[in-house]
Amino acid sequence: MQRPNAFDTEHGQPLLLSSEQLAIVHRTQPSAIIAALAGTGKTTTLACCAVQALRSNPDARILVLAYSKSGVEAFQQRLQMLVRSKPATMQITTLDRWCARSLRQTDPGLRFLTDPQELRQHARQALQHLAEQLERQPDERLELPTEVDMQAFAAFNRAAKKSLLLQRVRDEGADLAEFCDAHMLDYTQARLFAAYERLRIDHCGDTAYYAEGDCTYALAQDDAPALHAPYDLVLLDEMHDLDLASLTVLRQMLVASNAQFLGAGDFNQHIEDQAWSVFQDQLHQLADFLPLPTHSLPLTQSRRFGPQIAQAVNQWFHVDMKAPSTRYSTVTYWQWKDDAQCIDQLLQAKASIPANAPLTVILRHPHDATALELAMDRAGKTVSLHGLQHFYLQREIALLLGLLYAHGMQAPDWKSSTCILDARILSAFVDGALYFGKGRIDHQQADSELPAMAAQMHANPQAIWRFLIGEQSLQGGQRNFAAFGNFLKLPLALQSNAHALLEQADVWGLFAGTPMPDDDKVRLRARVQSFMAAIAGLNAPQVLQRVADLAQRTHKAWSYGTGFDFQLLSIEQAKGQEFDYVALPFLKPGRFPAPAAKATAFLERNRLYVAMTRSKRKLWLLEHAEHRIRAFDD
Ligand SMILES: Nc1ncnc2c1ncn2[C@@H]1O[C@H](COP(=O)(O)OP(=O)(O)OP(=O)(O)O)[C@@H](O)[C@H]1O
Repeated sequence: MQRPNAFDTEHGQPLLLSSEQLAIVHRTQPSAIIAALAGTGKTTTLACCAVQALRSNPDARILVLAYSKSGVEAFQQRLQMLVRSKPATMQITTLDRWCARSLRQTDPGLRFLTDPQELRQHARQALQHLAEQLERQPDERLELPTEVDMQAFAAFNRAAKKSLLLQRVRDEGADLAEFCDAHMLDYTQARLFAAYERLRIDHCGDTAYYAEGDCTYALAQDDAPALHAPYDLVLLDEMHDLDLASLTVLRQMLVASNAQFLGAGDFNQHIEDQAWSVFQDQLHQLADFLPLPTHSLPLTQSRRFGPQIAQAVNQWFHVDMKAPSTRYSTVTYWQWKDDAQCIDQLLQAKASIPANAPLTVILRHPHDATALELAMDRAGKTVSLHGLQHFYLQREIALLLGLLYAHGMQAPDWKSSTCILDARILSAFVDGALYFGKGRIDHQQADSELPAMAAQMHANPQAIWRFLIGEQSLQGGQRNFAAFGNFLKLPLALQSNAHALLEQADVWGLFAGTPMPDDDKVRLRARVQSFMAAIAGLNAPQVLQRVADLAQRTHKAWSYGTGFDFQLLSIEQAKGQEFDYVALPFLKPGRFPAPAAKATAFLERNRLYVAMTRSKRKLWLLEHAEHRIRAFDD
């Protein structure tokens, strides 16, 4: 006889639901939110609800939304546990994609723009327009740069759209400068954003193009959008990531469709800085936003891990996580005095798990991957990176590698063969040399030429020298190429100590000619410092050989699909996923969690929470011996 909590799957084996899951699957409320902790089965339960709706009514039209692409993948995986293939009447997508599709239905000719070069061009035009505007109407509060800093502009553009900035300024009847003052926003960026939007959408309201995030923004701004939303049920995962624009569209869609709604989120996992904060008893704020009276449904037991991990989570976060005693998982606390010891502990943890299983290492800071990649490779272990970039492909590090290589070419016994650095590294090197050498952002010409230049340099390394010297002698804006030329003239004897050679060259001076926002400067400094620390004690040829071997081994492991000993993930990448064996290294207040202003400290708390709750079986928490993690205040 079948058990009452058995949920039939198409794979023969039923899924046994908890009583809370069962209550959600058979809920009667037309609008509800599952607000529950990590790993309690939110996504799985949403998948069961979708399947159950189709079992009750095979014609039911179901829309499943997630905030991120990884959220969509997580839902698809959970759905596959229940059915062999996605039912035809079920649509699974991100909210922004759904908005794009809706807009296209009303205007099939609309244009989506993804090319970064073209976007840069539009931002430059906006800067030019703003400069012209200022000539007509001076504004001493503005400090216009000569060049658009695309990273800073893109970040402002994204945040402004998610928070419906211009609409809020209008609603408050405020002047943009006052609004920026009151909300601690960068007024120059706000003016640039407004100018960019005026070019993107003309005075008749016609939109020239839509870039990422613009579709949700467009619908959110429209008071009465023509939405085609023929759904009986709308499910929404990752509700904790929703920002004001997304929430506005969700509401419009639910009104248009008259569909039932079930959302799920864990507000401890809110790490998107524009998302709505609805901690503890504030969930009603979200419910108030939805068109129908919305109930809150509980899931209290972790389905991912057992009591030891739940206890560790409770100890730091006071969230009252519960886990069944039938699930076995362990937490190991180790303390380290320096990074080398922490890395040894990761190797030790890896040695204690099955040889063919990867140890998942979740990092707070991308630059921490540098030392790990080099140390793991030295120990004969392979490493894959997810949501992180190999240090040797970062343009500033590739620039240093290229300089170390070119510096060695002065040796009387230097022989010309192919360059030890592969074409991908050389491509990043040329990019870095042009970016930092010219002291301005000028990708238009470089991007298309990089691979050809890199291939030529790989086959014929003298081209590297000629490039560095040649650019130096060219006229116009080649400021820092002089510093690169000086680097090449440093005494050859310094090749015996790569760290000393870079210090001698005043490594920071190499990057000083390029203006960049403070945050980028801090990140660049951290990346270079990590690289410098990781190469201490090595001579220049050893550094180049190690990097070249590492790049080649990693490339081979990907090509042959042999699997990796370690997988390093950023927190953003780890979100929504789960792994058998997880280690969190470099735990120390001020490092992980990183320092933060009081108002945003909860984001740091939540990052650590997300990382800790990814483990299914074994979790290692590697803390600084003297600076242990303290529990977060409620
Ligand atoms: N009834 C069940 N029986 C067995 N396993 C389950 C059940 N419900 C959920 N699980 C498993 O528990 C784990 C966590 O589930 P799920 O990913 O759905 O949780 P979640 O709350 O969405 O997690 P997160 O908040 O971290 O994204 C998954 O491995 C899932 O397969």
